[in-house]
Amino acid sequence: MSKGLFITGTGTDIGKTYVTALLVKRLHDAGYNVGYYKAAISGADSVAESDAGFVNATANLGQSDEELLSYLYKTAVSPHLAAKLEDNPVEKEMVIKGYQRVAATRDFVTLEGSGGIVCPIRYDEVGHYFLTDIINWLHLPTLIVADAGLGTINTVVLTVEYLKARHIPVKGIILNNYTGGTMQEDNVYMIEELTGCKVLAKVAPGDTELAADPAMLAGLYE
Ligand SMILES: Nc1ncnc2c1ncn2[C@@H]1O[C@H](COP(=O)(O)OP(=O)(O)OP(=O)(O)O)[C@@H](O)[C@H]1O
Ligand SMILES: C[C@H](N)[C@H](N)CCCCCC(=O)O
Ligand SMILES: [Mg+2]
Repeated sequence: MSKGLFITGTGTDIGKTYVTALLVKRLHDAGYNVGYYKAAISGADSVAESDAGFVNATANLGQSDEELLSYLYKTAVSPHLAAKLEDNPVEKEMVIKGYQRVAATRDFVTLEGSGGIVCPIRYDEVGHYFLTDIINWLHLPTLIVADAGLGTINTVVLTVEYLKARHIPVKGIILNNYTGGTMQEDNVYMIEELTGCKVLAKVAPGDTELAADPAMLAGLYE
């Protein structure tokens, strides 16, 4: 039976893809049958140039373009707007089928969100879909990627509170661009203290491996 994990972040450009690629690589290299799926990607001209192409290549997953995502938009804006501009709205069934297609062959399916946790995927007369709808449709737990630096206490606590208020499980946090020092070490403490969630790993600029136990990472999926 396949298990899933939804990786969200405290915003766009925060390092979700970079960290997801390292996490999936760590599992793949340890022999886990892991896959990747992203419902809607905006801001890329091709799959190869997109988040999905980066993760597929970095972790050497060997997934086909069709398997990696359901919607690809060229316009680098929120997916709901890109969908309107490119006349290709997200359909709930397409997302569910897209996930199920990967789950059919991979034991651990890793989904990446778009932007931060509040990201409209579709917003028109037919439907108002957000990332939290995808999480609920697929009954997924979440992992939060956040920057290690100044301002992260606020954005992590807000993201966790948003998810907790919707009864969505938060399995932990990974801090990106971690360079250590008094402030960042205190950020780790304050984030754990204020959210009750663990900082599971730290990624430094330029890291090519994730310093985390594969069995612990696999245990995050449900
Ligand atoms: N630890 C890191 N070391 C080096 N480069 C990084 C690191 N983290 C992120 N980057 C780079 O920063 C940029 C933004 O990261 P990334 O694409 O992972 O953000 P994202 O949160 O996935 O954005 P989006 O919301 O568009 O999906 C990318 O060019 C990525 O390669
Ligand atoms: C284009 C960008 N790189 C992401 N793919 C989408 C970011 C959506 C952000 C939505 C918002 O919070 O304003
Ligand atoms: Mg990304």
